[in-house]
Amino acid sequence: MTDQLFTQPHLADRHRQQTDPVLQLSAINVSFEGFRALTDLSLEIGVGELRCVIGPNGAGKTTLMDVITGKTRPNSGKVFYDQDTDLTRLSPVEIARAGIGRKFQKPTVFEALSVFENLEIALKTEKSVWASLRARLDGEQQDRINEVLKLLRLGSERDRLAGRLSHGQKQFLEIGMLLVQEPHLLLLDEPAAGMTDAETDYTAELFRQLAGKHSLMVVEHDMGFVETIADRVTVLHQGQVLAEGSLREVQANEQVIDVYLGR
Ligand SMILES: Nc1ncnc2c1ncn2[C@@H]1O[C@H](COP(=O)(O)OP(=O)(O)OP(=O)(O)O)[C@@H](O)[C@H]1O
Repeated sequence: MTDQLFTQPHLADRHRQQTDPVLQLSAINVSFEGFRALTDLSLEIGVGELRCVIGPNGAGKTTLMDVITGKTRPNSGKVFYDQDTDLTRLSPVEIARAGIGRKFQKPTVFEALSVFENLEIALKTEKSVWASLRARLDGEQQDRINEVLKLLRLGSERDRLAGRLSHGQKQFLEIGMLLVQEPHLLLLDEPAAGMTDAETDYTAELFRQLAGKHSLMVVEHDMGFVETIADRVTVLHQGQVLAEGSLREVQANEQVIDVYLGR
């Protein structure tokens, strides 16, 4: 059942190829008071692709995610989602509703609520926290939450206060809060940071399962983790795409070795 809801392609995607873009950024420029955070950045992510974005501190990875989610407006350039939705014209809330979910590095769960309640609130985004908890879930919504609990190995924690979870479990819960909304594109900022080795391994397995149904863009510094998950890797440096390809290809790139990986 879990397989059907969260890991099988959307019906709408059945005629699409991985080469069809779910996200297209072209010639993006972002300046902060004269400082160029992104310069002529172009990037395409395919339907169902799992893309890793790596690069040194200050390379522009967070700014890139901010542009996609509408938090930062580019000074110039185009951002198209699902081929014809111009994200630069939408608010962050409209972008989230259009199916783009973002997970920040630090987990932001409601610590005083149970695991189940956190997922319930995430599912009923149009209501306030308390209205969400009062509104009854329909059968389909209950199934969705139960499947997410199973997928994220949080089934036995469903009634536990989120504040009592381990750091890794909070990370999983936050991923679950995105998944109940059935996003098309997931943006994940250093999802494995602070996780145990076993949790990191499961995160890798989970992402490989989710790719195909969802498109994923993962910003990550842990090269071991990147190696286990990535289809393609984009290397950012000083707000530009320095290299793109398989991990093996970018690891062999002389410029990437110079600015990021080291010799
Ligand atoms: N609001 C802002 N005002 C001024 N400068 C900013 C702002 N946001 C980001 N920057 C600058 O833009 C550059 C790119 O920052 P960004 O956070 O996107 O990099 P990053 O690749 O995510 O780095 P890290 O790996 O450290 O998170 C940095 O030099 C940063 O100082």
